[in-house]
Amino acid sequence: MLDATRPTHAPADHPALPKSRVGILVANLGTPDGTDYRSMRRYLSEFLSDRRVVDTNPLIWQPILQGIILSKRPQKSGAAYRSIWNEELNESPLRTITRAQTEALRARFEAEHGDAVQVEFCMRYGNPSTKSVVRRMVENGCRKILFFPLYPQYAGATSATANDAFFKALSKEKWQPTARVVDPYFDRPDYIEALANSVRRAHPTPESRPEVLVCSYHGLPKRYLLEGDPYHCQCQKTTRLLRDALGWEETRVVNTFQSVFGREEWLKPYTVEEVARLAKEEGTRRISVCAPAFSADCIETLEEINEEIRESFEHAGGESFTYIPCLNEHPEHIDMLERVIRENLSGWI
Ligand SMILES: C=CC1=C(C)c2cc3[nH]c(cc4nc(cc5[nH]c(cc1n2)c(C)c5CCC(=O)O)C(CCC(=O)O)=C4C)c(C)c3C=C
Ligand SMILES: [Fe+2]
Ligand SMILES: [Fe+2]
Repeated sequence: MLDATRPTHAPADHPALPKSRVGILVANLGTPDGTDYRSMRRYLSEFLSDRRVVDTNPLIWQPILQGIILSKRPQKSGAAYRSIWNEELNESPLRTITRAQTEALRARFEAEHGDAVQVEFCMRYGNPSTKSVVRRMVENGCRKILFFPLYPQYAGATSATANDAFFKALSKEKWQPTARVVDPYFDRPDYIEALANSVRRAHPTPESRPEVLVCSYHGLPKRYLLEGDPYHCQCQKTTRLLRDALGWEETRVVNTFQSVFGREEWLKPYTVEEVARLAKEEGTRRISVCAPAFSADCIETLEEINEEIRESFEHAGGESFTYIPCLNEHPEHIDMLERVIRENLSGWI
């Protein structure tokens, strides 16, 4: 506990109270602790048992998940994670990048506010868990916490479940801090500009531009859209604003969805099919793919896009495939996140 003191009125057994602080807690999806079968199974079981992610009745879903899916998927996903694993830190890139983003934000807030502000990160699934980080922040005197799920577009399966975990963690606290939650930021001009600049960095001259820029978003069952989830519309809007910012013609920037899971229909077009169609049916030879729904590179971008989807395009006759990295810890991204945080801290610091 940081700088805890016992109040002057206190009896001898009164607990010491830490100095009051403002907490900033950024959250991302999650990560297995290792690529072995047991770590992968634990992670996937926690993830796929979340009813915000798979909303099938658990009486039907759990036997399928525990008996069928988790007998094979941990090996398959473990192999995919191994191909992108950060061996030096023994962790997934998502955790490495989320930590780097947090450290960059911490440096900026601490430079101005010292230890009156505490900046931390947590994961919805796996470690560091939301519950453990909230506990530590409260112990350190965070009487106010701003919770920031790092998803530009809202989805029940991401933003809402991260918020649920945060509020659940707060529900365990005797002295619950005051809480605020940050909105999705899919149409913020500074987010769009940061995305546009990432495309410009990859293609600095008109000649180096691709014939088509594919904006590939993580998918979702189509039924979730029909039942009221706004993710689909927010993705379309991000793509439209990015196209406007780049000033490219309409047909040159397309919106697709990746990472289909299970038998149900997901949001379409599927990236893996669309890139093959572009090569085969449209004769497109040069494409670039960016992933605006991911604030950090992860298995879905480094392995699925840059390996599987690349292969699909090349196999169908495509010649040049450029993957444009996520905004990660680029200073322009950190500037944008810092601005979002400052706006949401209004009146707190
Ligand atoms: C089964 C249903 C899934 C839904 C619905 C879903 C939505 C969703 N996910 C992200 C972001 C990420 N997903 C990631 C990994 C991942 N996603 C699913 C399944 C669903 N996601 C699985 C099973 C996995 C694990 C990998 C695998 O086995 O294929 C990740 C990467 C995590 C990492 O450590 O790298 C992210 C990020 C969004 C944005 C979203 C809905 C909008
Ligand atoms: Fe996912
Ligand atoms: Fe829509």
